Amino acid sequence: MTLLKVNNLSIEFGGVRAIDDLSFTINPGTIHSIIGPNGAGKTTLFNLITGVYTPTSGTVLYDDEGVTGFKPYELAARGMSRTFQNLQIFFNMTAIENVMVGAHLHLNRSFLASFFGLPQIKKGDAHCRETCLELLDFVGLKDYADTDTDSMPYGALKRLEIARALASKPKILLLDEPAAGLNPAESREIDEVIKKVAERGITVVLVEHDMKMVMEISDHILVLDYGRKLTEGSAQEVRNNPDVIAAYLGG
Ligand SMILES: Nc1ncnc2c1ncn2[C@@H]1O[C@H](COP(=O)(O)OP(=O)(O)OP(=O)(O)O)[C@@H](O)[C@H]1O
Repeated sequence: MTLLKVNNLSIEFGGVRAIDDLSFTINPGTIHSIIGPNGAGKTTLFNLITGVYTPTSGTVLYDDEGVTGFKPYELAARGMSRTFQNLQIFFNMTAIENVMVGAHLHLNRSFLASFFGLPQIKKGDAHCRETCLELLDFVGLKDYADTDTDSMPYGALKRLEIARALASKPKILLLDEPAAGLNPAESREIDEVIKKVAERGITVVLVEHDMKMVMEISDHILVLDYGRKLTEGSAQEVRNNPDVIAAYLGG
C-alpha cells in the first residue's frame, strides 16, 4: 500500500534541473526522511509535492489520486499539511490563535452566522479552542496557550508550527528542517514530537540536516544529490553507503 507515489518528476529553473527524473514511493504510517547536501533539491521536492511548484514533467499520485498541478489548498483539503524551513508564525497572535488558524479548514461557518455571533459560532469556537489546546499539550506547549508568540523561545515556536499543521487533521505531514537552528536539547524535543505524530498514524516526510535525528527516527531515507536519487533504504543501509559519504564530504 502506497500513500504517495512520485513518478519521473523533474523541474527546471532557467535550464537548471533542480529535480531530475525522480521516482519514489512513501508508505503510510512511516517516517520517511529526505536528505542530501545543500542545494540537492529537498525543499524544491517539498514544493512540488505540496503544489507550490508545478513540475516540468512527471506525476504525483497521492492517496490513489493524480494530484500533479493541484494547488496547495486543494492538497490541504485532502489531508496534506506542511511546515516551512523558515518560521511562518503569526507574531501578532497568541500560541493558541496560531493553532486555531490551522484548524480553519474544519470550521463550518457562514458569513452571516459569524457576523451576528450566533450561538452555533460561539459553540464552534469553544470546541475549536479545546481541540487546539489538546494539540498544544501534545507538543508540550499547553502552558504557552495564551502567550504572545513574540515572547516564546525559538524551540517552542518550531513545535508550535507542528501543532498548527496538525490542526488541519492531516494524513501526511511534511516537515522542512524542523530542527534547524535548535540546540541539542530542543532537537530532542522535536524528535519526540515527530515520533508521537507517527504513532498517531500520520505519515511524516522529513527534510532535515540533523543526522542524529534522521538516523534515529526514520523508517526509510531517500538521499538526493543534484536533484537525483543517490540511494534509498534504512538508516543502516544509507549510513554505510560510500556514495552517500562521498556526496556529503564532497569526495
Ligand atoms: N525558485 C527557484 N528559482 C531558481 N532556482 C531555484 C528555485 N528554487 C530552488 N532553486 C535551485 O534549485 C536547487 C535546489 O534547491 P533547494 O532549495 O531545493 O535545495 P535543498 O536541498 O533544499 O538545499 P538546502 O539543504 O540548502 O535547504 C538549487 O540550485 C537552487 O538554487
